Amino acid sequence: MIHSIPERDKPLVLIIDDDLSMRLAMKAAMVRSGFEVVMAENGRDGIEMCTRREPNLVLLDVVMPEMDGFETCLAIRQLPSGEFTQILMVTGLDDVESTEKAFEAGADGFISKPINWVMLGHRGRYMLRAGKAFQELSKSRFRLEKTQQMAQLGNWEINLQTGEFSCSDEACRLLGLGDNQRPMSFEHFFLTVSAVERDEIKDRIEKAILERRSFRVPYRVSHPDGSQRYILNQGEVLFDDQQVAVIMLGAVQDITMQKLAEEEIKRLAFYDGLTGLSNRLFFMNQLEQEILYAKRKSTIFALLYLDLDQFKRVNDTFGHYVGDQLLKKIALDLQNCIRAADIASRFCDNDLEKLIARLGGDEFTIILTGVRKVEHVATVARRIVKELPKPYTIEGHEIAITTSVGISMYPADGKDPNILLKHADTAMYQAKKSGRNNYQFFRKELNAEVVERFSLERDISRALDRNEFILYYQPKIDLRSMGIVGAEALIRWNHPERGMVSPAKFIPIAEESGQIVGINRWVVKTAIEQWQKWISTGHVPGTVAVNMSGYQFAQQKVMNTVAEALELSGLDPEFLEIEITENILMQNISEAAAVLQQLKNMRVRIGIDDFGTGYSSLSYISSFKVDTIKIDRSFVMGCIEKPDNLVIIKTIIAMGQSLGIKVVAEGVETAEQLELIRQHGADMAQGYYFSKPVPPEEYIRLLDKKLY
Ligand SMILES: Nc1nc2c(ncn2[C@@H]2O[C@@H]3COP(=O)(O)O[C@H]4[C@@H](O)[C@H](n5cnc6c(=O)[nH]c(N)nc65)O[C@@H]4COP(=O)(O)O[C@H]3[C@H]2O)c(=O)[nH]1
Repeated sequence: MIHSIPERDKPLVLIIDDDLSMRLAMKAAMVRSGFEVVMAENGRDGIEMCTRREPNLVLLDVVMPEMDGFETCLAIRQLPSGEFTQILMVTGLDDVESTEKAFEAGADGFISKPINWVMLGHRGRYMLRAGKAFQELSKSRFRLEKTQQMAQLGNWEINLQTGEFSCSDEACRLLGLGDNQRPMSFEHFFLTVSAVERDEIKDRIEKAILERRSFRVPYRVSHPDGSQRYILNQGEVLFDDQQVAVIMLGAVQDITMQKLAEEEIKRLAFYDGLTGLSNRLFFMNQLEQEILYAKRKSTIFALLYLDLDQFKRVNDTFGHYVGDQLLKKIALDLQNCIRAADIASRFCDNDLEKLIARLGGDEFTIILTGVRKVEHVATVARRIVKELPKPYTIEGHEIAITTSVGISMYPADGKDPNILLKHADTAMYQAKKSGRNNYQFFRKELNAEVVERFSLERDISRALDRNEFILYYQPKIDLRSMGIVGAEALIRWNHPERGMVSPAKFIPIAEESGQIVGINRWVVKTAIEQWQKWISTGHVPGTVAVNMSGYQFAQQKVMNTVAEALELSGLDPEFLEIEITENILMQNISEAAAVLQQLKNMRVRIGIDDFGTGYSSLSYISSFKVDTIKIDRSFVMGCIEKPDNLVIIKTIIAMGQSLGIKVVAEGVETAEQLELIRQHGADMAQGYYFSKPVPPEEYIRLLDKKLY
């Protein structure tokens, strides 16, 4: 609050001087100039008089006993009315030091004795005019600060020539800058900007300042009490007469209320009041965005259309209130269902983003993005159909409800939001027609595909218990001795109805469904037991290489499996080689490095499969201390016809030699291929030319015959 000095017809002057004659002379001069006069003979009385009478002007002698003029001046300035009282110091001293001292004590003016009595009154009047202007200025600054506080507005400025920066208290408060964080430079302004936005915001504003152009940037800041506020920071350049940018003036404004109101409006316009899910309007908008994105990135996505089966009966039987509560619970379960499917679906690593909407009544839609295979969509649909029908208890009624789901895929089933929606709706009616509580793709052939996949997935889970897997071994030949030095273990599935199923078909399914963990455990255990059995019966089977899938590798589960099997069998770990593909290694570098190191510590050998198909460098791979690399069979099989392949083979072999890593050529089918890779110095070979993968008894026969 500003304390102002009363306006008077006759301004009041207080004369403080210990010399009576001086007091009287000054009084006479001031009365002549139209002032009303009061007097005090020392500093203490003068301060007391000031407090009581609030004079407009004080004539203050410097040299006085007890309390001198400087001390008195300081004390007057501390009074509530003292800020605007004009103080003129009168002294016999005419030296620079006391002039400075007077100004430091807060005096407004200074005159020396002998006094020009005619001028004294004029001087007093000038000072009152200046004082009045100062008082007005202070009042208007105070009012400005108050209104800025009310409007939650702060200001700042930068001198563009010197870089000097200043800002108002309100600006600091709005930005959540505490007392000890008062910005000394513009840089400090960004201290409290939310971490995610900080760099971008800072770049944008600093760029505008550098380029001398106006800006208007909203962002979020964190206050010391933990709350978040929305701030609008804007700046404008001021130019001088020569059009040189001199100052950038800025304002920060708290727009939190405005933002919250906007969000509320958006919520009301775009979200369903009952369930909190997106409404039709927002959904259609989102669908359009998704189409644009998928088109740009050449990705696919799915649209699921859900309709609760016989929901009308719930409404008719139990009333609309119960119906509404059921819809709310289902909306919640749908979200959980998709989230869980998402997490369970390792194939999509949580990037199966979703958008769930309620179109109206009992109809829901879901957009599934990040889809790589149609089966992933079926997994989600299956989960919904399986998990939603649990009984819900509402108002004491137990209600079980099922749902039918129709699915359309972008772009195969439509490239326009309405068509996609129509086709998903059509598919949903198909699902209803075929007995409800199931899902259908718009294209019939997709239904067949997913049925096939899920039936395989179901069968894989039984295959281990039913002993349907067999391990075959494909010999690995040393190209110097031409003898068998080991084998690669390759799984075979003897399906009761389908016959032999290729691992190329079922391993990817097992990987996606997580069943690969059990399968690999079986493979490692079986191979190790087999090897230990052969060794203990006097055979020399060489090393056995076992394939490890990426999923298992990333989970580090491979370690337990290997350690357990080695310990149980007592096999020397050096007989075992773990093969991982180059791509798996490069996708999970940090996890892979840790697992490979642990395997090395156990003295297990490490092989890199399919080498040459990825983008890694051999010298990088060698840092993982691998023992062998296998040139991918696509290069070996085409090495005669395609000179490029030969160049790759030669390079891999040469690098392998220089790094002390053994190189295996895989997929050797002909004598020419063998000759070529031998010429170029490969250490080992594997392929149909020597032998296909064979059952254990056949492998031991080949081994004992020393065929090659
Ligand atoms: N055309 C041709 N092919 C040859 C020749 N020599 C070997 N092959 C085949 O090439 C594949 C080599 O295995 P891979 O690259 O590890 O590729 C394997 C591997 O990724 C995976 N797999 C097989 N068994 C297992 C296993 O026990 N565990 C895991 N995780 N994956 C396995 O399935 C893939 C396919 O296995 P398979 O069908 O047994 O196919 C085997 C093998 O039969 C040749 O001269 N010409």
